[in-house]
Amino acid sequence: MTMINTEALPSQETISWADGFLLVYSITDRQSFNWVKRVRLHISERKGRGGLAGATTLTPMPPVPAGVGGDVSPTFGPPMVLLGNKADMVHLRQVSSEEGEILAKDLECYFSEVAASEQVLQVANAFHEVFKEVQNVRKRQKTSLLDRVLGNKATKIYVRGKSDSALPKE
Ligand SMILES: Nc1nc2c(ncn2[C@@H]2O[C@H](COP(=O)(O)OP(=O)(O)OP(=O)(O)O)[C@@H](O)[C@H]2O)c(=O)[nH]1
Repeated sequence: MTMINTEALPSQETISWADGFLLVYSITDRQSFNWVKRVRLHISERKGRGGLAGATTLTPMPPVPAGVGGDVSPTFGPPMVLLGNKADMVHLRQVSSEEGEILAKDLECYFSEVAASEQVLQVANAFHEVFKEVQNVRKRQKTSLLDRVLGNKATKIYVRGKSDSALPKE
């Protein structure tokens, strides 16, 4: 695990190495939320489709067309989880829960607000969500690789087997 706690964007090396990303901002600090949005774009533009393949081979995303808000389809992006920290400090809140939810929807990722200083389990759960998402991507990649190698034969065999069993046994 690498922790990046700086204003600098993550390096190409870090992005290539990482299987997934836990993006954390503070609900009391709008700049940190803006930074997370910048980092997310930075990662999506550099981590190729399927995300995990980029662990060793990096496939750059196509350039972002102008005028579409600079977003890259999250469906093909690397696994991400969004976390709003310092949820106990609502009196100093600068980023609403809705804004976090909207960004998470855009990223198609898990989102939660936590108070890291007192909610250890919730923080652990966020890491678990990253892990689950990484596993999901790996499964999807394995399936698509099998499809490519077998040319969808696996599916055909399954369908035939199903209709066979539906035939009367005489
Ligand atoms: N109340 C509260 N304080 C927190 C929480 N998480 C971290 N802190 C406190 O925020 C301060 C900064 O935490 P650090 O771990 O140094 O994090 P940082 O990224 O340097 O954060 P900032 O200094 O806030 O930019 C410390 O005093 C922490 O105890 C939280 O969920 N709630």
